Amino acid sequence: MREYLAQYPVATEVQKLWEEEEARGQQTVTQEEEEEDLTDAITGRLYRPLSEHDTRRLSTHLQEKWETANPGLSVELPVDGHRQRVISAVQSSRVVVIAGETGCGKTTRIPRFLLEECVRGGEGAECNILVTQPRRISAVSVAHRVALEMGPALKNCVGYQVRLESRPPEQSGGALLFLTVGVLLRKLQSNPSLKGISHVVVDEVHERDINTDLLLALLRSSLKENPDLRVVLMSATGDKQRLSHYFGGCPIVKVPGFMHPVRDRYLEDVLREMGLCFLLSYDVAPDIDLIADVIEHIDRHGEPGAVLCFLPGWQDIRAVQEKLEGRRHFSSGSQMIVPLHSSLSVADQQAVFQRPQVGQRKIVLTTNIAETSITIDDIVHVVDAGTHKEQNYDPRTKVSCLDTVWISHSNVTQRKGRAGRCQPGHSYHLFPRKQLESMTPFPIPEILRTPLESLVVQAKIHSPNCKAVDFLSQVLDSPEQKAVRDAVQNLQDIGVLDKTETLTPLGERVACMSCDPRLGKVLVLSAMFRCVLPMLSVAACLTRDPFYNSLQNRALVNKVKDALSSSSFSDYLVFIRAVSGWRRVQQDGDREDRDEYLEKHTLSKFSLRFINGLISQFSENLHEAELVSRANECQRHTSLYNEHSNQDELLKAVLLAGLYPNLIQVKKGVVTKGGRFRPNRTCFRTLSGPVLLHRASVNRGKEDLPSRWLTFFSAIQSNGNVFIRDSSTVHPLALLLLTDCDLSETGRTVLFQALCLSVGTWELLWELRTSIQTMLYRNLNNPTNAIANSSQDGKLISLLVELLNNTDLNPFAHNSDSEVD
Ligand SMILES: Nc1ncnc2c1ncn2[C@@H]1O[C@H](COP(=O)(O)OP(=O)(O)OP(=O)(O)O)[C@@H](O)[C@H]1O
Repeated sequence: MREYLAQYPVATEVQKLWEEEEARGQQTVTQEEEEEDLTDAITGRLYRPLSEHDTRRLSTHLQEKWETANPGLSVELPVDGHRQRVISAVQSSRVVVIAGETGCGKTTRIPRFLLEECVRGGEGAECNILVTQPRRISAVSVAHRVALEMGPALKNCVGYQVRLESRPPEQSGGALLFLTVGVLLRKLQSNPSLKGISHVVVDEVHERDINTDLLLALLRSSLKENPDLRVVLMSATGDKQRLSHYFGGCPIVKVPGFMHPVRDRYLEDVLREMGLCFLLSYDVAPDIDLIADVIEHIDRHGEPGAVLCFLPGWQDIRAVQEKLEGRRHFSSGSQMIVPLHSSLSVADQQAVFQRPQVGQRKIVLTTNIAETSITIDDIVHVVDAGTHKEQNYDPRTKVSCLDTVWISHSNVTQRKGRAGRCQPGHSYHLFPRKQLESMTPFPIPEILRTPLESLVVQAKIHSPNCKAVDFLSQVLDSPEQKAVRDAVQNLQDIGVLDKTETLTPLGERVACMSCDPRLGKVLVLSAMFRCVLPMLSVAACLTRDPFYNSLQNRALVNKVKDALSSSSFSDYLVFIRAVSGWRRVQQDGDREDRDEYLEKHTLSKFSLRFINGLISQFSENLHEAELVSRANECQRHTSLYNEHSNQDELLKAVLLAGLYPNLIQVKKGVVTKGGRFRPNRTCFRTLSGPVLLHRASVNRGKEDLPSRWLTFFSAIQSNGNVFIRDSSTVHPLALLLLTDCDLSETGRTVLFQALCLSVGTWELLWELRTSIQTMLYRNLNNPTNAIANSSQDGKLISLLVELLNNTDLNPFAHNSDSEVD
């Protein structure tokens, strides 16, 4: 931002502020002061080490408590016989890899063994164990299972913490906390060396999600800084030698697994069994009819017991559910169909563990979130479509696509394993046996196939003095240097990093937001421009779609969106209106009103609940970033932070300011494939090239867009085209006043003429732009001053609102094209 402001002579005042700020930053912080601010990773409260006396007292108390309770083990598991080997390895080496085959009991038993050993050995007060899980559902369900096995007297030593929900152990000392990797990464921000933690157990390392890879890199430094810390890496499959090598050749302890026998059937066997003998044709897109047929076949002829069906995504889950519910066989109520997806709230996800009524068969339709760690104890049949969704990023177009792809061999084994956990089972693989040969042994690490901006921001928080390329060269599978440099460049373009790769004041606030950096920037700006609540809704809806989108009701959803959009030409206003309507009916309506609202607007109750949770979480983030005085102020309509929340043009302008340079230029005139020129057809271009609007966007097919510019957040690639999923028209003045778009001489002249500006007006607008930048700069650097300057800032924002509302949105309508990039 500094370089950016330095381009303008009027910005010298801002330069001065920078220098003063830098001078203040020279003051050093003592180590004691730093330690005082550490957070206890178990309880989330301030970290206070116990005195020697208190440590002894607590250890004795815990020892007595465990001795009295003397918890047993509900069932015998293979790992029980290896208990001493595991404990000795962890005692003699600070890092250990446990290669535990599926079902051996590593998740539910090993953390407990480690805790029990310390407590019974009189060292319970110093034993605090964090166990990471790749997903919310496993963190919660495994914590419940372990607490249950430990019995009523000790269950409060176990807790969980996942996004939007936390039930930590009642105290630090003798505690076991199951948490998602993302939550631990956040804890590492406020306690980088994990002071007070004795063990970190990283479960399911083989999944190789981006957060786990980052965590492993950070744990290597925590181990150096905290001599009391031990790390246990648990993996069912994957390359253990590499993992061990990454941690200096640490020991590997192998534990054999146990699975009840599971009978495999591949597509050819399944078809034969069902009496279908047509030619085998199969595809990566799931065959919804076939899947429904197989489930019906199992329900009619299979052994009693629940069915777990793996599908790639939410749309497929909905499609299979609708197909089943539409069949006569499933109309008697003798089946309990339960969808399971990451977008469901923790409470809704727990429904999969419920037992059906006597005589009913449970059918769980899930994505790969049920593939590892969790045990649904009544599953007997697994139906596996053999595919999952995988994000792939094209750095050339800067577009990610969520493709349906074949799973790897290790995924097939994990899925099948869900059937044999508590009793013998059956696995119906809906692909031919020969497909196994072309499957990769393990999934490709996520870090090698996703955009890296969020990861770079995380790297900067944890290791501010290290260049991103150097930091990311230390992860297990380093992404290409060019991909990292591009991500750094993108973050510099949006003002999150400066030229030296340091987080700017804006970047530091964006880093507090638990979402994509661009959405984070939108949220930060929304606090400055006093329109927080609608932007919270947009950020949440861009993280989780509130609409019940399925192939069947696409047209209906589009109709609803058009009605909500009215004449706004904005997918974001559609989100805002859908969520605010839902909140209103939640508050004022009865159950019937709520159901009617959901049905009329084809909205998903589950997704809206999750969105509400995200809104609360982002509100907390804004408070942590010191941008709002209290988190709940964000959701109060009458608060200062929502003073302009009903100003649609301002909302669009703030979105543009946050998402820029995600800008689309709308042009008239298209040359068709046949070479004919169609002067009235609209075409769209971003900085990276031509794009099309996705059919999900309300702006698709609109020939009369009132502005020449649109902003957007997500794009997807399909069949060689780039489709923009969501978009909004923006006011040209917003482009001038709120972005650092390069108005080249021609662009400037055209804007100048088109707006019919006098030289004086142009200068005033330029001054307004500088004043807005100064306000942002001041408030980002010293948020407490924002209160002091409140009325001055208020006038400035009101002026901006007035200009946006009362000037022509399309001054270029009759002018030749101008380039703005
Ligand atoms: N909630 C539960 N209800 C019933 N049995 C359970 C439950 N949780 C675990 N078990 C039993 O304990 C066994 C081991 O579970 P655990 O999750 O500890 O295994 P794991 O080695 O981590 O396996 P994986 O790598 O497949 O996740 C299960 O196969 C099952 O028999």
